[in-house]
Amino acid sequence: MFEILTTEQMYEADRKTIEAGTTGDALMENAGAAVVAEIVSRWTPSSVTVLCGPGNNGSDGFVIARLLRHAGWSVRLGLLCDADKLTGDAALNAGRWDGAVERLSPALLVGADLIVDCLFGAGLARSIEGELAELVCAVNACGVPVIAVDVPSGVDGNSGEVRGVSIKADVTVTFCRPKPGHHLLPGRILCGQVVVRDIGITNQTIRDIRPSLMRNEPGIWLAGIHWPSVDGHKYHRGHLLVVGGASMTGAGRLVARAARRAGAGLLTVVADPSALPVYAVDSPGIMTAPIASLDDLLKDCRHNALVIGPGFGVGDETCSRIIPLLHYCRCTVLDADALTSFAEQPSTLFFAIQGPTVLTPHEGEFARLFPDIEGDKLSRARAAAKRSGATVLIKGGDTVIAAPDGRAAINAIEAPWLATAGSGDVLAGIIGGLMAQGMEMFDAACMGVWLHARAGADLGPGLIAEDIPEHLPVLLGELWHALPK
Ligand SMILES: NC(=O)C1=CN([C@@H]2O[C@H](COP(=O)(O)OP(=O)(O)OC[C@H]3O[C@@H](n4cnc5c(N)ncnc54)[C@H](O)[C@@H]3O)[C@@H](O)[C@H]2O)[C@@H](O)CC1
Ligand SMILES: [K+]
Repeated sequence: MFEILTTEQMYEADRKTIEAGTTGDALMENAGAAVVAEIVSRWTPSSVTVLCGPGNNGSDGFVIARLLRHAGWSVRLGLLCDADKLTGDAALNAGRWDGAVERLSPALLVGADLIVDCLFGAGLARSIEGELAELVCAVNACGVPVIAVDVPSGVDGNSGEVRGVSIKADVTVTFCRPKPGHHLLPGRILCGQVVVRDIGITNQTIRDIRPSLMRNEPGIWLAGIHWPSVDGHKYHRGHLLVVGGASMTGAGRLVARAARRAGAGLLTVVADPSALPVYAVDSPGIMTAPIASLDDLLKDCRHNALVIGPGFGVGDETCSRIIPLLHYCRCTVLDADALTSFAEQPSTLFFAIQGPTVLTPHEGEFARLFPDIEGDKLSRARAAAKRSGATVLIKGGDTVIAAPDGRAAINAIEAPWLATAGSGDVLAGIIGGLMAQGMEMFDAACMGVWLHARAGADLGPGLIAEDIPEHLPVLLGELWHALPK
């Protein structure tokens, strides 16, 4: 159950379920009941205000109001439009509500102990403006807990972006599967705690829709890990080349440490001869080679993977160094300076990418490399992957990974502690180490992001980049021991 559904796919799932015999009314009753179950598990009966919009999100609100009243709550309900303008299931559920239907206004908030936000869900079609925007701001300012139905009103379910203004919820109950907006910023923050509830849509229905977006959990890449075999040796675990900087050696050293902890069998740091002693002294387990030998090293197919960029320096020289390397089609991670260097000639880079390649930009690097690609993070990552032919991973609190074939994943682990110098170098190293062992590029990028995020979440305050590789044995051990033996 790692799938994330777009709002269009959710409508499709509803439609298929209704076609298979469940009524829309039943789905809505299940949705309302699921929200009520969540409410009664968290709050004792008191005064609740339900804010309803004109569509089916508002219809959920009528169900919730009715069920809460039956459960002994004192319920006030406000509706955005006239009740006689409602149609379909919304009209049906409004007819079943025997309480007053008030006009939406901030007066509805007075005396409320809980607010249920059923203004807009998947059908949010434009910005929230005018008096409605004022009401949303009043809800956010009143200090009363808010539970949002499906998404906080104002959050775009597909992008996580705010259209005008948005409710800030404490809890969001959504149905069947999460939507991108529950994971992408700022939606993720505005949702508060996200609870996903079943409303009677089968797993087979979801499989039939073939969602290509996943939450980045081990289940999506676990089977793709190349664990060492009992009769294996280090050459079976790949030989990674890390191209290190001549003066900024810290970045390359972090890459190397992380890649080895991720399991790369052998690792050679290739750098300017003047810097090689620094790399060699740092880690007795690595090999070093002068940068002039890089081309010859890549001619030997045992050197199957390459990380280049961290600490390497920005400029045309970096571009001319990288392009010939890409012709060897080794598993490649391009990060940091390797991305920025191509700001003036991105198509030269994309043309040269032919082997399995992962690009790991943060937002600034992404904007330099793909200046014309706009929109939400997920759409941008997908467009960039398609254009470059590489797996593109846009870093941040809501890291998105997209493959050229359309697969995509969003990181769901909160780890703000990762915002520290060198953390990105470690991520590039982990991914390089996994690819060196033969892991497919999208899986390696996803697993790298997961290991990195879990390390950040586990280690917490005080984390520095050097800590992350040292935590990998714990996480890899967890994955290894969870395998069926
Ligand atoms: N069978 C179903 O379709 C089910 C639907 N469910 C609920 O239905 C929701 C989707 O319902 P709808 O498709 O009716 O969409 P919504 O109820 O989210 O909103 C659609 C309505 O809002 C209006 N609107 C959109 N943006 C506006 C804005 N900025 N200002 C003012 N008016 C605006 C539209 O004109 C339309 O009348 C889901 O989020 C979920 O809560 C659930 O009950 C599960 C079953
Ligand atoms: K809502």
